[in-house]
Amino acid sequence: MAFEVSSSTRPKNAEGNPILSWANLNYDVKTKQHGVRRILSDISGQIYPGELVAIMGSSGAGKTTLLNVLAGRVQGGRLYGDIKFNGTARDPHTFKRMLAFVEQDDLMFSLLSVEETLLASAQLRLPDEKYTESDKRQRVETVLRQLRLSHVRDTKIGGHGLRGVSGGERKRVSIGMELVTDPSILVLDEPSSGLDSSSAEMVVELTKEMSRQRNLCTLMTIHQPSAEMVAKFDKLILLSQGKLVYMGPANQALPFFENQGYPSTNSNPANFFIDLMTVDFASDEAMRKSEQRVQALVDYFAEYRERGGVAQKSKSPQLTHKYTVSGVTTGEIGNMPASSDQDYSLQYLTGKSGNSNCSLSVYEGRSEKMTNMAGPSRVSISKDITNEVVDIVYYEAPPMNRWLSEMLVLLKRDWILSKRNMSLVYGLIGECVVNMVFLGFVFFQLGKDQSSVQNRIGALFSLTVQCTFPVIIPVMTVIMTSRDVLLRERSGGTYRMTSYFFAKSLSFFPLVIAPYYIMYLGMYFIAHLQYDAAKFFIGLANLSAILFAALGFAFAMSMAVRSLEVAHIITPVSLGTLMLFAGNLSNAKAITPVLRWLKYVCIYYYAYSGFVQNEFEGLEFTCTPGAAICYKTGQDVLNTYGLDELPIWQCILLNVVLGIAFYALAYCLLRWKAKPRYLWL
Ligand SMILES: Nc1ncnc2c1ncn2[C@@H]1O[C@H](COP(=O)(O)OP(=O)(O)OP(=O)(O)O)[C@@H](O)[C@H]1O
Repeated sequence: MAFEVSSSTRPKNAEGNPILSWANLNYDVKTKQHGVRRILSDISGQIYPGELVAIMGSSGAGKTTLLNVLAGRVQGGRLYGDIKFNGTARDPHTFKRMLAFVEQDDLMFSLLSVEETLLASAQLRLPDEKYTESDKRQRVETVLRQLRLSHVRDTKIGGHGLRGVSGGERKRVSIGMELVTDPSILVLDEPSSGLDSSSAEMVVELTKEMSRQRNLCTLMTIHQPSAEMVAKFDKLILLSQGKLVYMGPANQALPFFENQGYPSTNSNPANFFIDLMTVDFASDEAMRKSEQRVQALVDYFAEYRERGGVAQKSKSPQLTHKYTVSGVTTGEIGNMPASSDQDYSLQYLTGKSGNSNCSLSVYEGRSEKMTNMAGPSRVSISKDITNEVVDIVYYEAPPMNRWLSEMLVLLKRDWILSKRNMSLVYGLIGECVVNMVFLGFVFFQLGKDQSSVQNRIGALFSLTVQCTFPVIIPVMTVIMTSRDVLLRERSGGTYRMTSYFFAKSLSFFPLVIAPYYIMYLGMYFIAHLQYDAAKFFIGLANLSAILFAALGFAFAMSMAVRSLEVAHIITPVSLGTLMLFAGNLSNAKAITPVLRWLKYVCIYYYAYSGFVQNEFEGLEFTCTPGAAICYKTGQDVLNTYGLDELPIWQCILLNVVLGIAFYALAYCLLRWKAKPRYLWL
């Protein structure tokens, strides 16, 4: 019995050479309890174009880890071995563009329709130089048809309490978003998770069809598939405790185990494989026996492979040469094999392969070559969990399209989303109308007596505060609830972060500013602020500046804090603290010098100072006879409260500057957070 994929078991359109091959993959992580723990041990294999391959194993067997290693998405830990794409060392730039990864969670906008979701993916990820708009739409049509989604093209994705497409259809949309880019390898992490058996079967059936039609290699992890699903796979990779138990044609797996004395005892082969590979923790005796069985299976397969079975194992090199990184001798490498590909891509061990005591070496030539790689990928030499030196790839996907083009696609998408979720707009309009009525009528028709001084101050401070909380909290909530989609798109290099920020701000700004202009207009006339056209427009400019800064603050907070609940606590606390420096609750001149500088990073200070100066300058008040305090002019009020330190135009400008600084901070935080740092082979 041969376990190398023979031409008869490979799909008809599979080419002769593997699209992806890997040898002696080992992956270690450092844990608090167990120190360095091996997650994958000595894994070798290869997959071909047109094949549908399943990675199976019990929970914790290492399926997702192997998938991530092969997809070039593993972060942290220590990785070594050899992976080749189309027979040569992988270049992150080319490889990531040719590989599509469908995550377990379907992260999409619930309010977009199926067609809009696929179209946005095509518009953002297919280059304009190669594809016209109609080509992109044609692609979407093809994917809709191939994935049997045409009948739900106008249905919303749904989620968060909104009825949308079914779970199976949603998974197919996730797959479709990747397929519009026409990848060579499609990788799916648990595509059947959360689906009923018929939906799961349909997903597998369709991915098989896709693989055949597009000569696409599809690799997926899967939990206990039905017998019908197992029959659809071309190849199985069976893992137990991070070790290979079988890799080969799906239809030869049962005979392979039967040969070892394990005839199938279950009508579903998947259940049989899992039972066979699972360590039973029910009792010490059961554990000992099952561990022995698993070890025997692993040994049998390794031996089989050694005899020329499935994947050719790379020979361990002779360990003779010293190697250096950054001029420092850090270990030894073996004689380089004849093949230059191998020279380039193998990381050799100064011990036996599979032995966790061995140390990792980095071939100097490799690092140089990778550092000089074309494209935006960057290799950094870093220390890993065991203080060894490793290559870590910072992969930055190059932009697919021109900035303006992607910004317009994002803006259109944001507009559609805003139109369909009017709760933010209705909330802001309601809030502004209520505030207009209260601010207007509590401070109704302000006169020129001494009590109007206090009322003016109260009205303008309330106006300043109303421009922050009701804007920041809802906007932050909207951004944070779609942040996972942003991070997914960012990790795939779908667009530039600057276009995202620009589009998001452009879509939010008019929605926020319009109700506030109405509020200001109403309050201006009802409360009777100084009637003067110039003052009215200066007030509007000051209002726009603080709203811009508030939006920037919302963006920065959304990127700085991981959870929405925490953000909802931190935001009021930080705004409440900043409010102390506005110049209303404390005298701006009298704040203790250690903390006084805080007013210069306080959006309230600039906005409040701007509003107050705009209103009080030029006013004259009547004094109450016998009153202890009398402000004769508006200037007296400004002097007393220390609110005329900066001219109005500077207050407006500085709030715009603060807004830009918040946006810049949000941008840096996002880049840093979503920066993909991958261990690379
Ligand atoms: N970075 C890490 N740090 C510590 N342990 C890890 C890390 N990555 C993986 N593991 C451990 O490695 C083992 C394999 O994890 P992996 O997620 O690959 O398993 P799996 O087969 O996909 O499991 P499941 O089917 O339950 O998702 C698990 O025990 C997991 O806890």
